[in-house]
Amino acid sequence: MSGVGAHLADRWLRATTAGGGTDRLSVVVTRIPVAGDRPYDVIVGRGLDDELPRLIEGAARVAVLYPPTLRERAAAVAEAARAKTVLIEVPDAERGKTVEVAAHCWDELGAAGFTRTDVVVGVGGGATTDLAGYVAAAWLRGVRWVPVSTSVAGMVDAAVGGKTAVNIGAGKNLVGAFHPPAGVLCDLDALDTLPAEDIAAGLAEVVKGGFIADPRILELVEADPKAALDPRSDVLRELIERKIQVKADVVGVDLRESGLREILNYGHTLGHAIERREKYTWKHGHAVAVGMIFAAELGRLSGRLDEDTAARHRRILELLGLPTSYDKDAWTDLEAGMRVDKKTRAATLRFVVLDGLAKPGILAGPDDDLLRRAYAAVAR
Ligand SMILES: NC(=O)c1ccc[n+]([C@@H]2O[C@H](COP(=O)([O-])OP(=O)(O)OC[C@H]3O[C@@H](n4cnc5c(N)ncnc54)[C@H](O)[C@@H]3O)[C@@H](O)[C@H]2O)c1
Ligand SMILES: O=C(O)C(=O)C[C@@H](O)[C@H](O)[C@H](O)COP(=O)(O)O
Ligand SMILES: [Zn+2]
Repeated sequence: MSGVGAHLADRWLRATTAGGGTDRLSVVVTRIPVAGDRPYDVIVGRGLDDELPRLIEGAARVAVLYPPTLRERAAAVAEAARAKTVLIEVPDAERGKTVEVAAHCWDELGAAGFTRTDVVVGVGGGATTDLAGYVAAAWLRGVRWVPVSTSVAGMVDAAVGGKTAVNIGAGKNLVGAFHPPAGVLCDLDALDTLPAEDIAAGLAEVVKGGFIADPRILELVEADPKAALDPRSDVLRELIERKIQVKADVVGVDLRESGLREILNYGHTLGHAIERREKYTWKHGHAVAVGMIFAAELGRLSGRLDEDTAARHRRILELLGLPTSYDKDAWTDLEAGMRVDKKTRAATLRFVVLDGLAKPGILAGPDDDLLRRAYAAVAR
């Protein structure tokens, strides 16, 4: 499973030296192609609303799903669409990622007479775009959709790759579909209003990309964590683009997670179990941060990952102010939660671990003692 992202080191260098310097970066638009049956671009830049009409071409109607925090932004997107729009406000964050909210959206599409040429647009963070994508995937068995991503986690991960889903009591993202978007808009201006805690949470997914595929990400965070957290910095932009490239490289060859795509689940087996136990009130990135420390420990204790790389996980996540521990009494619940992970096969739990930096692999069926010892590293 190694080698993903090997060409990444030079891509950013080429892009940034083409015109030179920070001023150029504030106006430049980067297009990161995602391969597949229906290829599309992830577009990163500032002031991107003019890109929308091309992505929704041919649509008579556009439904714009958004949470209350992004009401104004959604109105601007609706205006930019230059089509008949249906604005659908949905509950914020994970509260919007439910079957009931999706059903409400389908009722609204029905009332508006949405047809197969119409388009669903999700304006918001990963929770809202996951919901919007699923609403689009199921409506008339699949209509076009466009995520207008407004959070770091959304831009670098959720909006890219076509995994759409809602949560149910039994587990995170258990109901969903693979339904790639027509294109992805990552307007960096949106990050100006994103709470600092959500910037950090999104960086957990960026750090994940560093450990599984692009170590330059880790160097950038270590060199200047303050800049990594600054929504106006070139460092954050570079981190975002690098992580999008990691994701594009993977989902472009394995949309349906038949193999390689599993590496993007690094830290998620325990992470999702924590989210389930917390009834989806924990930030996804926080849960994934704890989950990555656990996964690093699994790698180390099973003799696959060296001590330094394992320790580097905690150091980097702490630099970003991310959580690195969880309830010491939670193990029984978490073990049960991990059994519904989508990587599980029959009774065999499977984890993404590292065989070294940027060398992800699978650990299948670790024994209970190993799991408990790895959990001891995060238990508090
Ligand atoms: N589909 C995938 O491949 C994939 C990948 C990664 C994460 N996810 C999912 O994405 C979600 C996590 O993403 P997230 O952290 O963006 O969650 P989120 O959508 O809940 O957003 C976090 C918070 O930030 C607010 N917000 C978002 N953009 C804002 C902005 N520009 N200004 C002010 N507030 C803003 C939201 O209203 C919310 O309160 C989880 O549900 C996770 O499962 C999916
Ligand atoms: O895109 C993927 O594949 C991922 O695993 C990315 C994860 O960051 C993301 O949280 C995803 O939603 C998890 O998918 P799931 O299939 O484990 O629910
Ligand atoms: Zn994730």
